[in-house]
Amino acid sequence: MPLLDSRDPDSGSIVPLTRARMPNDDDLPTPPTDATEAPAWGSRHAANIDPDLVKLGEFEDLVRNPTLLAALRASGFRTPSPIQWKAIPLGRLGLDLIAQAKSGTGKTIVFSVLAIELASCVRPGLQALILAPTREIAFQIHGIIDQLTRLMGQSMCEYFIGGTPYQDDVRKAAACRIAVGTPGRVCQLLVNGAFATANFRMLILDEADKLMEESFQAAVKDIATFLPRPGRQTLTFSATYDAGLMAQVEALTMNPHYVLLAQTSAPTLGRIRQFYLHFDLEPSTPAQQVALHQRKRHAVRDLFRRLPFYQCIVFINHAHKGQQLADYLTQLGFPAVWIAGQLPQSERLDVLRRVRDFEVRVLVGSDLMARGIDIDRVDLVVNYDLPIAPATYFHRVGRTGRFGAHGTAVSLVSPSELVRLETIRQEFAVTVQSLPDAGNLDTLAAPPTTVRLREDEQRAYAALLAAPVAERPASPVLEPKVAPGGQPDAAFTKPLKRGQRKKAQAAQCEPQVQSPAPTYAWVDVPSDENQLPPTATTAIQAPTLGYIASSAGPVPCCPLMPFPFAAEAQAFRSHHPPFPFDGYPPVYPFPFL
Ligand SMILES: Nc1ncnc2c1ncn2[C@@H]1O[C@H](COP(=O)(O)OP(=O)(O)OP(=O)(O)O)[C@@H](O)[C@H]1O
Repeated sequence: MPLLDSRDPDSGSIVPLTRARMPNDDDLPTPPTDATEAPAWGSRHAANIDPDLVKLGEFEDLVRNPTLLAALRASGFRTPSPIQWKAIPLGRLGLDLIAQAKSGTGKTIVFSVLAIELASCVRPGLQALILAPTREIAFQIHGIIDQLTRLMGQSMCEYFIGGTPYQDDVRKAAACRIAVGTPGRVCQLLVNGAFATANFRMLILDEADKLMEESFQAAVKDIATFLPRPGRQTLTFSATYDAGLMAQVEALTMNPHYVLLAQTSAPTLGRIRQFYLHFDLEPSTPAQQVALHQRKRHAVRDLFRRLPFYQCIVFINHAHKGQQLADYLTQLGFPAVWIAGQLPQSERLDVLRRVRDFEVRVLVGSDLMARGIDIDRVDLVVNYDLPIAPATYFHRVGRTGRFGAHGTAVSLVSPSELVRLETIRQEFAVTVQSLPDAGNLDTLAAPPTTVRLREDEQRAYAALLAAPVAERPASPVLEPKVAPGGQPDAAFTKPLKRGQRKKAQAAQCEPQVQSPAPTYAWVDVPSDENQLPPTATTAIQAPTLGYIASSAGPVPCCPLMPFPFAAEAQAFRSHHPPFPFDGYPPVYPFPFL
């Protein structure tokens, strides 16, 4: 790959960049020797000094395997970050580890290096398993390990995620030494004996606190049971560890060693300027929901027009608004795509590819994107809705400010959301300021040295800015109508019948205004079925927010959210009639949680 440079926006001089995708970084400045002042020289953002990324040593002092070292260098990793410097030697000693460091500081390389070192030894069968809570994170981790091991001349890593053909995974499982996957598919493969585990050594939990939440816990515990001690080392990683869930994490480990680089349970996000924009409107009725939705999306429009950014992730709590918002922004000249669990897996991965390839500027997403996803050009995060869990706030905001960069986060809040934000502010002592009035937002933009585009990225960015709006593909934007008196159109305040809904759609109205409380669905999937029938998926998505339970084992390969509460679900199912759905399999509403 050729050396990739970019121009400093201020001076116009060439700024050398190093990233995993930018292998040749020979003309980087000489690193300073004073560890307290040294920036992370391996970063794309070398001009910024992040106190959390001080230089403590070199990869040469940390990694002894020469081919791995060469692969790291060729991938642009020159200087280990503090979590890498501290956790890799401890992990190599065979200790169980509970590691915490703030978002974007390189935890993935810690366990990638440890797994690769282990699996490079000549032993057959599965040796390291990495679990991640979303398919996208698993896919991303696989990409990193695969790149490193291919550069070492021996491909040894495979990924195992739901929404892909099961039989293909069985074939892949037989030969791989490092497996990365989501709990459901991995559990299914383990139960069915697809992996050879006689030489198994290392279980890694990325986003460990998320994996210990109810929806994954049973599957993760089952997996741990299938990979018994002694001889198993367990390593857990996250930016946050909820006190309640920490006990669950600890239970999976044995005499763990703690590497906690963030002082509080929530990591500092010092390089991300955080703001909120308050709307004095509580969405208690459908009419208010519509009015607030309309005001919020106009606020996003205004924000985008006033605040320079390269790429942005907009987090939205209600999936049904996501596609509309993406279409709306695209039509305004901010090419946007939407991603959520409901989309077929191939589409989800394609959406991420388009964002990474700079084909779009805005990713509108659910909390599927809140953790682990690394897109280093994202310099703006918008919380269209505030997340419910404080930890999710930190993970969402941590999608910007990656590896020493600056970033900006803006939360759009109703009065009740403001109260929740206030709790986060006080509990975790973070600074979240009211967004200044119109006119001076330019000064909020990240400093120009913060994210530097390579030449190909600059070209892509310029093309995006220059593309005429009309040429961008977008489905018709559904505009909520508001009567002259400020009241939403009656169509939005009453549930519409089928025919009316079609009419409303034809008239470019927004037919669905209710944000239904999350309901859950139980779906019977025969245990030999790998894929949820598409008819069932469609049926479930309409009346619920798309959550699914299945009897096909802890986390079946359904394309939506896994739901492994087998015992409760069985009990519930025996007392409730199926959801009205004429087809197979039967679907049951699942109202608790
Ligand atoms: N030593 C290094 N030198 C240069 N860049 C690095 C180094 N380590 C990691 N990076 C880059 O930093 C970015 C963030 O890394 P990574 O995704 O591992 O962070 P993380 O700590 O796992 O974050 P999160 O908690 O959000 O998952 C990636 O783009 C990665 O390529």
